[in-house]
Amino acid sequence: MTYALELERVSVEFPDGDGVVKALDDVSMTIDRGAFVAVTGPSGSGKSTLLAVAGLLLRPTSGRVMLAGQDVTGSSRSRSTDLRRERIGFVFQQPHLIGSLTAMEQLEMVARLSGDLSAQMRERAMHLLESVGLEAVANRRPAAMSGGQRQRAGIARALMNDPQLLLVDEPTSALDHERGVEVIDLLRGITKDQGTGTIVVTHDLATLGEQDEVVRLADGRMQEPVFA
Ligand SMILES: Nc1ncnc2c1ncn2[C@@H]1O[C@H](COP(=O)(O)OP(=O)(O)OP(=O)(O)O)[C@@H](O)[C@H]1O
Repeated sequence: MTYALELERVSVEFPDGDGVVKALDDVSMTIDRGAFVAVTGPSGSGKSTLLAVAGLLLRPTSGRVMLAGQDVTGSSRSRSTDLRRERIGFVFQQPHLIGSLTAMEQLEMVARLSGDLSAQMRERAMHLLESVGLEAVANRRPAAMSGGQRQRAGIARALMNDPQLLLVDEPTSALDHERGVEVIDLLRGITKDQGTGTIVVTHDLATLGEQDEVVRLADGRMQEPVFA
């Protein structure tokens, strides 16, 4: 059984004056396919750094990163870009949708960028919009969507490449509590249905469910896992 993601004794150091700051300090974690893990911790505790390492945007100073059982720690920039495009989905705090494109076109754009805007990919886009509850607004541009709908469009877009790993950064920070809970429920459902390994960085513990695994970071170190 391979994990969607394994971090093995990962440390990340940044230069800081004469010394270094350890943004991550000997962090090990495994994310199963179909596992939903929330990562929380105070400002500066290393959450963004963890997502950057998991998303192959930043090489750790030491330790190993394994994606679907494959050691990808030393991957070149272009290999990392390919791996991201093929295997990883990102959902950001703000969905960064393109103002001139409809919800459907935002998803089609992903297929177009991978050189595969086939009828099958168009169907996939529509299916994903349906699965996030956006079929009624598929032809609307972002300006005519609510904040929650825009975040859902961003989530659907992140799933276009059928990722094994879904990395989500503060998805509820721009939403009210109720919409935030809905977005977390949606991400949990997607994780189960699509079998992604999902990491959600969040400050917003109130949007999580009792069953959710929560990893706490403090000063770059992982605290003992607990449940919400
Ligand atoms: N590019 C960088 N250069 C130098 N130091 C950095 C860099 N990126 C992060 N750090 C430092 O590493 C530590 C962890 O930062 P990180 O951004 O991962 O924390 P965070 O938990 O995501 O914080 P926040 O909740 O405020 O986004 C902090 O001390 C930060 O100042």
